[in-house]
Amino acid sequence: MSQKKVLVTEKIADVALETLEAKGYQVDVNLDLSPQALAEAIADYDALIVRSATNVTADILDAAQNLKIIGRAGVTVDNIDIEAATERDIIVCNAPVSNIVTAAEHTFALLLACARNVCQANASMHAGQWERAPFTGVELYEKTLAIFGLGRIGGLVAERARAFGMNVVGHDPYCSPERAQALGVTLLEDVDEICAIADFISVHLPLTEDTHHMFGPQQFAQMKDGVIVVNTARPGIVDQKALADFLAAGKVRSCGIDVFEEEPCTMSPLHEFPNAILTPHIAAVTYEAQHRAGAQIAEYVWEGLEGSIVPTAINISPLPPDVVDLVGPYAPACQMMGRILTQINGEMPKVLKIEACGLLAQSDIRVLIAGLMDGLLSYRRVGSITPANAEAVAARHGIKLDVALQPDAEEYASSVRAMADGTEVAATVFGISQAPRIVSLMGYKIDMVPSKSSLLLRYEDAPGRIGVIGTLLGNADVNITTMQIGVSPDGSALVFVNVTGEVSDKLLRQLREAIPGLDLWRLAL
Ligand SMILES: NC(=O)c1ccc[n+]([C@@H]2O[C@H](COP(=O)([O-])OP(=O)(O)OC[C@H]3O[C@@H](n4cnc5c(N)ncnc54)[C@H](O)[C@@H]3O)[C@@H](O)[C@H]2O)c1
Ligand SMILES: O=C(O)[C@H](O)COP(=O)(O)O
Repeated sequence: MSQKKVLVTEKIADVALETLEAKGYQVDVNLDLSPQALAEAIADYDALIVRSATNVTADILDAAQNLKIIGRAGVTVDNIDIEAATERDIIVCNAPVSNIVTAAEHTFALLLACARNVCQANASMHAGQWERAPFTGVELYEKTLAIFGLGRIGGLVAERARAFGMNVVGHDPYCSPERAQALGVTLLEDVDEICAIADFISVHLPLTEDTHHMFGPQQFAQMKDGVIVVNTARPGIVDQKALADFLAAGKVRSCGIDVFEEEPCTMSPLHEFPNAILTPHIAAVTYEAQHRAGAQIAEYVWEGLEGSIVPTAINISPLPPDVVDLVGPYAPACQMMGRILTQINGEMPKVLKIEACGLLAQSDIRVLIAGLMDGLLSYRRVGSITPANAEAVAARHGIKLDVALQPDAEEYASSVRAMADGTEVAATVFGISQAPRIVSLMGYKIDMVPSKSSLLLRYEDAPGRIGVIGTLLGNADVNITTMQIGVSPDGSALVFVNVTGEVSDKLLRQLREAIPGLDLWRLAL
């Protein structure tokens, strides 16, 4: 089989390139391609990875004869013609939570810089001056912040605003009253009404026909004198010409803008105002967010190229976005659980029991079934497994599915438990890394994020056993990176060890000889 080829057209974290190369792909980084050069280059490639600056148009896709997947190393896919990609059966996926904390923090950087004239004071100092009164600012405390768009980033901004003692109001017709209440946000329907009461306005909307120029002359006219306006979302939502006019008139005290109609942008109606704090689309640019976006998109592109489920596929998924948001992160967890079960049992189960617990129990869980089947069959599979065909694939392999919904996930918001002919594994996902955590295995409670290579040991618990394991692994030059021990009331223990280095047959033999009655599995995850 010929080597698969991935084209990367924008700067992404090295981890993405390393991950894809380690999978055996040829990865070519070609920055600053003109549209014509991209159309000429793309024909050969199986995958394309972009950020926001590459316009993936229908013309480019026409030239992309081999393309199977487009990965967006970030959140927004408005630079990709999704409809054209779907018509050509090309998966489009993104890393939807990779940079949300970073973007929320940048929003606060701008809000505070605007409130306290940080940039102007800095410029004055660098010009050799010492002035204080001109930079008198305003507090955030007890002021009203209006958040437009209470999605992932808007929600994080609301949480942070409350820590500053702000009164937070929000506008988002699709936000449930329960979510607003949990965020401590008062939902208001009327845009003009919110504009009239807000001291600060922060925009976290997508750019759509409805939101284009949502803030124009009429809205600015309604706003309080001295309002501060921040837009880290998309250009075009705030009419920049109108904003410049209201800055000039002194109605808007200051604004913080990260996104521009034409990017790169070196000239705009805002550039002449020192109280317009402008940043060059860097709301997502931190080491952490770029690392996450790179690591996540490399995994998804790999899944797509190998015919597995791409949990963040935007166009191919038959599921609505809210289901994808909730259930999607559990697809990799289920794949991992499936791989663990298949390696422990060594054969396909006759019955596969799947329990979706907590919030997951209220959702469409076909993605979870697909993930588990994908993991179970990953060593013998032909063809791809999708939420639509997972049950049929199970039946074809003689596996009887038994699906249960369990509203209580104990100490987690959600978790998934699977039982393959009596072998149990459960996982959850939390935190922004979205790394699957195994929380129960074969009835032993653990908390483990498995790595690519692991060892699983089960034995009669006795003092000194961990020391023996450590010594034998150390002698074999195998490094332990993480270890978790689960102990059962029957006196047995399960040890899950993430390792680097080669786990040889000789080492396995030595472990078996040293620990009587040892059950031992070498896992490649
Ligand atoms: N500057 C950057 O680097 C950067 C980084 C990440 C995201 N973004 C942008 O930030 C914005 C928010 O991203 P997100 O991940 O939070 O998106 P999201 O989809 O999670 O949230 C968007 C919210 O806007 C709401 N909404 C949609 N139309 C609306 C309307 N007409 N009126 C009011 N609310 C409406 C939706 O219900 C949703 O809750 C997007 O525009 C995204 O492109 C920018
Ligand atoms: O939507 C996003 O993820 C942001 O706008 C970031 O875009 P970038 O990856 O080009 O920085």
